[in-house]
Amino acid sequence: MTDFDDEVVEAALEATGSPVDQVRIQRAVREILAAIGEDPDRDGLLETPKRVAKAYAEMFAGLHQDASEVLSTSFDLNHQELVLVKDIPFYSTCEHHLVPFHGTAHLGYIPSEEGRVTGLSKLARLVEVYARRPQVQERLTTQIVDAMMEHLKPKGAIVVIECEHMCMSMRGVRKPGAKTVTSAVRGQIRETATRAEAMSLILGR
Ligand SMILES: Nc1nc2c(ncn2[C@@H]2O[C@H](COP(=O)(O)OP(=O)(O)OP(=O)(O)O)[C@@H](O)[C@H]2O)c(=O)[nH]1
Ligand SMILES: [Zn+2]
Repeated sequence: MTDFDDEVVEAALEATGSPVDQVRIQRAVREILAAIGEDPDRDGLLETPKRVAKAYAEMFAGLHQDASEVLSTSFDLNHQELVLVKDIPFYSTCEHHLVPFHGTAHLGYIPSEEGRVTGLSKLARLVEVYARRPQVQERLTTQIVDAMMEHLKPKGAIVVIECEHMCMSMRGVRKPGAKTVTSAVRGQIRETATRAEAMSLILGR
């Protein structure tokens, strides 16, 4: 079975740099294809276990990444007001059904007394670290806000996430378009006026 050829897998590991065990994924995908009544050896499916293994290595890469690496750079801008990056698009995977949920994340924080801020792109990278794992939306939201608090030491932080869950659209209750909104707020942004300002900036489109 050439799909499980060790050299092929080694090459894929090297290419992705991921410790995700692609050999096991390939075996499992072949098994799933057989279980649904497909022929894993038909032409169109021959490469599928390998493709899925490679895709999973990418989709679950966040399991092997650390927020501290992403948020390690900061600069002194002496800015002590709200910084908000909104409409960060992302894809994650529902841990209940292993199908995607996707939407946008909005991340805001009030820098520490010294006014140290991180690069704006780092906030988008932080979303990826936690989105590329088997997830639920609530945990994704709190993991992001808690990582911001731990690594940026801001006066406060807010994360709002809006998603459509494929497990609610393509199967099960079948309600495409239904959106789930979650939020998590820490520190000074919990105060009513600041929270209202952040929320109106996030949701005012
Ligand atoms: N709270 C929360 N629930 C989620 C998330 N993603 C999926 N779910 C829900 O997880 C639940 C799993 O319910 P179960 O009854 O165990 O599984 P199920 O029979 O497949 O449920 P249905 O989707 O209703 O068919 C469903 O209600 C999903 O809508 C998420 O991010 N957060
Ligand atoms: Zn689901």
